[in-house]
Amino acid sequence: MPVPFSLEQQVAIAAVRRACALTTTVFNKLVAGETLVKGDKSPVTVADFSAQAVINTILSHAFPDDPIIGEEDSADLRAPTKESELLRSRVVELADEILVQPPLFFPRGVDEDEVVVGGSGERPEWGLGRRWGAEALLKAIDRGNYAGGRLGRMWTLDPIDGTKGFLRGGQYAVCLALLVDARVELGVIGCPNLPQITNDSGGDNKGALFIAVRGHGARQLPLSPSALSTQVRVNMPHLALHDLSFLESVEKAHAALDTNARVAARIGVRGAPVRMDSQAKYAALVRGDGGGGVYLRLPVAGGGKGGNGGYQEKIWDHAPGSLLVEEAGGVISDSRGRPLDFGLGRTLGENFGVVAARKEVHAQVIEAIQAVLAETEGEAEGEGTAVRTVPNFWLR
Ligand SMILES: Nc1ncnc2c1ncn2[C@@H]1O[C@H](COP(=O)(O)OS(=O)(=O)O)[C@@H](OP(=O)(O)O)[C@H]1O
Ligand SMILES: [Mg+2]
Ligand SMILES: [Mg+2]
Ligand SMILES: [Mg+2]
Repeated sequence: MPVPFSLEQQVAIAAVRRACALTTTVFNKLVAGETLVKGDKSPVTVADFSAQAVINTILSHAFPDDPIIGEEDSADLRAPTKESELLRSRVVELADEILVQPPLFFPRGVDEDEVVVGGSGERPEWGLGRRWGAEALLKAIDRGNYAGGRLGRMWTLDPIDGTKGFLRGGQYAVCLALLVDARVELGVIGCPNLPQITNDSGGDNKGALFIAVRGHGARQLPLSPSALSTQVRVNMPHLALHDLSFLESVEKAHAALDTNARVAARIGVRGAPVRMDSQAKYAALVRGDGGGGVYLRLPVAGGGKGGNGGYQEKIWDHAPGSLLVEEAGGVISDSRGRPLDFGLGRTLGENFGVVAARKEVHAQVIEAIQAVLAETEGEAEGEGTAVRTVPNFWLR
């Protein structure tokens, strides 16, 4: 059966693979001064900028009419300062080193059922095999400035999801998705530090690529391109509740980890939580790594130090991961059980938190979240304190 978006798959796989080659090289050579702190206090490195330049260059040559919603922009690279100039020339050097490599050609990609799928063949007309220089690459980064919306084709790009994880040598992911009329149709996630084999310690096995196409399942293949790479279908395993572990953020400021623990206790989950940066969590979830059967991300209460009350999830942080979950047999929603809405612009707007799991478990988690939040509200009121630990809007 022909798989839809076959060309898009091929382009997205090539783009993510090249970006991952870049980030891996940068990690081994990152020096002081190559990381900035953005306005929202989060880090960004030369690898984030140059990976966005590489992917956007490829996308805008392969699909010139498609807008892109990318996390980064070039403002910090254009400032008239010495630091900015140094950063800019490093970004240009890194991106051009990857783009100049000649296109790889593999005749076809097949999965274990011999279905012809988007393989790893590349074409020169995707902007490959040549250097582009500063102006073109900064422009390519800024092609990611699209505002998003309900209608039409558009790509979401997180050139490094989990920059903090990347910096500490932990998990991170290069994440690309194609949306059509606000529905994710294709998702590709490159995880350079994730072992290809579940629960393997890594070593030579590190580097996995995940692809999901709506209606056509989820697959994994090695991150390194090779003519022999076979795609393996990924299906979320059925795990008993007490065998599950929650998959959650490493950063306390990104998710209410204490509330997660109460939800876990309420439904009888005994396993210790597995903490991992980035959408590598979705990859671990669909493979059942470490017993992880639930992805749980609840907003942290309050807007003060360490709190993220009012934070709106970005669509590039969940678009490919959400399709991966659905195509591997799982369910994904916000913490109230509502579908994630990718049509509101660059953020998920009024969605609060994210929950992903197999259907039966998902329903139990949503129920437990509401019960725990109601309990917490009650406790806060009982203490007569003016400061609530949970914002009211969760309970609406
Ligand atoms: N305040 C706040 N609340 C919630 N989420 C936030 C917040 N700030 C940032 N982010 C986004 O979190 C992305 C990192 O994903 P995770 O939280 O899954 O990983 S981590 O363990 O926190 O690193 C991270 O993605 P990257 O910026 O691509 O690393 C952010 O988009
Ligand atoms: Mg970031
Ligand atoms: Mg991110
Ligand atoms: Mg990022």
